[in-house]
Amino acid sequence: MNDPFLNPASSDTGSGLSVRSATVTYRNGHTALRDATFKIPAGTITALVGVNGSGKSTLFKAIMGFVGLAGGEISILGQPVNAALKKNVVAYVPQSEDIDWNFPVLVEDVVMMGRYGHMNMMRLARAADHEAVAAALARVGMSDFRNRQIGELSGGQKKRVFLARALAQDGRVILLDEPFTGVDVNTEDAIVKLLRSLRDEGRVMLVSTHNLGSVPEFCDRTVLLNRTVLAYGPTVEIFTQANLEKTFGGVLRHFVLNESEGGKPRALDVITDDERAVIFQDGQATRRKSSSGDEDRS
Ligand SMILES: Nc1ncnc2c1ncn2[C@@H]1O[C@H](COP(=O)(O)OP(=O)(O)OP(=O)(O)O)[C@@H](O)[C@H]1O
Repeated sequence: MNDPFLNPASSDTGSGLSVRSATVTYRNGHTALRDATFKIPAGTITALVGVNGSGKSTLFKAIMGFVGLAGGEISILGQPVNAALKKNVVAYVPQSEDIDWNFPVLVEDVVMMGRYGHMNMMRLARAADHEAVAAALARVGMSDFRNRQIGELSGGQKKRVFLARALAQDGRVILLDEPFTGVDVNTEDAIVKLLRSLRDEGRVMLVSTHNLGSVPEFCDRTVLLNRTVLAYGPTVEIFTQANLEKTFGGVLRHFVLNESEGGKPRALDVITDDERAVIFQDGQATRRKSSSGDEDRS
């Protein structure tokens, strides 16, 4: 780590996810990720933040073995990608746009797909598989929808079903591609609550998001990406106004509001990348209370 922008304090990470000098070049010659390095310990939620085209999905694809590395290495729970994938430890919750919602499939069948890696070649579901599906649906509050067509659900309900699929898979590493896009505040709070409980079970979660306001609320750690890793480490250290401005360049919307407290004027910096804004007060990211009143413990 020669770049002083990277955070050396985050090198002690135990056996989570480790990405070292990863480079991904697509077949057309485009290098979407170059020399990306970061580590995430188990039992944490990490935000993956960057502009459109900064390589977030590419990084997910590399972790899932869908694209090969032109250089560097990725280690998942101490194992190379191929070995980890054989053991079915990585679960992926895709972006809504990547799914064909016209595909005629029932909610419980979608969740059962999470069990495929636990089944034999014939893919015959056993009692344990049905139990895992029922438990996953219950955990995301979607048991009553198990026999509905997936295409008939609302955006937030669909998200919950794909979370249930990841739960049924029992992935130790869960990758979530923009889980909050198009969901209301209540669903967002329910998802955050679920992610916190998964964190407490010692899982590793990497969440790509444009919802900057939610990052200081529930992400212990942050990775800032722009075709390489610009900074990574604890959110309180990394998710600063200066780092966000460096990550997004001129792309962010930035408002400065003048507020008065006890008769004294003070400035609030409001920074947004499309969705919910992050508000900096005296250079520190502020945190919202969830609608259920829960406070983030991170
Ligand atoms: N299959 C591919 N072949 C060639 N180039 C690709 C391919 N997939 C993605 N890219 C390019 O790689 C770069 C990174 O894309 P990627 O999808 O990883 O970005 P992202 O950060 O996930 O963006 P977004 O926020 O819009 O989802 C982009 O310039 C994109 O055009």
